[in-house]
Amino acid sequence: MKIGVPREMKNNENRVALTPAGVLTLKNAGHEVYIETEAGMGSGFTDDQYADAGATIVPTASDAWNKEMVMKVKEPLPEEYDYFYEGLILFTYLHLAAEPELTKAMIDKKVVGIAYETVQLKNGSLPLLTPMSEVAGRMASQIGAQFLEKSKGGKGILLGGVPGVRRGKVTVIGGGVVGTNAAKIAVGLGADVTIVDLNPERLRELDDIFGSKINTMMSNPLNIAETVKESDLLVGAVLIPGAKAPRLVTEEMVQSMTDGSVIVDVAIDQGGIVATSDRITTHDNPTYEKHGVLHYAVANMPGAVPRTSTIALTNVTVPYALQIANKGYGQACRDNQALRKGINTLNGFVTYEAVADAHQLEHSSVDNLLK
Ligand SMILES: NC(=O)C1=CN([C@@H]2O[C@H](COP(=O)(O)OP(=O)(O)OC[C@H]3O[C@@H](n4cnc5c(N)ncnc54)[C@H](O)[C@@H]3O)[C@@H](O)[C@H]2O)C=CC1
Ligand SMILES: CC(=O)C(=O)O
Repeated sequence: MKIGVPREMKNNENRVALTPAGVLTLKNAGHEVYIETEAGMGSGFTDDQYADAGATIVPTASDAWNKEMVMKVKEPLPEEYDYFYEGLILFTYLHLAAEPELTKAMIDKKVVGIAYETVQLKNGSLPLLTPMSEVAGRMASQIGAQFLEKSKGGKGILLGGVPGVRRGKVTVIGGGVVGTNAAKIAVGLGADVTIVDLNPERLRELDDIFGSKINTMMSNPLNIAETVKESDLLVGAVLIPGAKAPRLVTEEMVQSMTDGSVIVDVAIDQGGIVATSDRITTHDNPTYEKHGVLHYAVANMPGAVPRTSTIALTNVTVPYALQIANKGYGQACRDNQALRKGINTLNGFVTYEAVADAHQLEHSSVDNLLK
């Protein structure tokens, strides 16, 4: 199969969909890989390293996009929609529930959209989302701590406090991969950490992992209102796979926070869990203020640490890309149910129910279309 890797276009998105090691793996299996020139530079991989691994370096984005399968990191931007064509296999993060225009473009052009974030194993875990959630979760507390500094617009609190001065309060809503990693760093900084989740089993596991270093809390509107009000830093880390994020933190709850508090809504890529997370921000201009509270809503947080993130991402995506390239997407998805769950659009239909629901579009089952 011919596989193209364009350079990422999102603001400060320095990740790339393949490393030279990934190229070699695909090349050794008999596939041809085309890398847009300088696509790997932001992650520290040169054109020469890709060429040595067997890739063909192509001069323009369109030379990478006109291949049978395109591998990317982030969802295509509107200026990339013109590259779509019927039958193109697009393997990348898509976040379609939060992207009505992209969904429409992929349906209109009959793109085979396989979303990293909805590939799902039998146990419910999301193997192609997990490493980036680990990165974003760890970054969330680090970033929150930074923006709590006075010069950055925060209230001037050191999360760990010092002897004689109380510690900062961190609330993490959603105790999955992002939430656990955010909590690890916040606990490491010495903060007073509360994790809120809807799943009692998960709360038990978190209690086992962290012991008395954190507080756990069942997710309901009263508990959320109470803990948000007291928080210096709030991290949004809820996910319902494929669906738009539920708005669990209301505008009134944000108003109840003290001035200079910080919200890092990591779930912004699925629309965000905070009512006042009404826009996506960029690494260039990452925060805005509403009701005296700083909001950080960057949808590609791992793009800021591209070397770590590219290697972590491609460690997990390449084995799936290899299956698609070796067998074609149809057979690969018939053989691998986890990969089948990644198909969000096919033959001009939305095939992921939560995405169809988010846009009130007709949903067609992958099984009907994958004959
Ligand atoms: N902004 C960015 O750059 C990045 C964003 N993300 C996003 O972060 C979000 C979280 O991802 P993961 O941690 O990997 O998901 P996960 O599936 O590991 O965890 C989600 C957690 O939310 C909990 N949850 C569900 N409904 C809830 C409710 N009503 N109240 C409280 N908890 C609830 C679940 O029980 C689960 O523990 C996703 O939207 C993901 O796409 C991930 C990586 C980077
Ligand atoms: C998961 C995601 O959206 C990211 O890594 O950018």
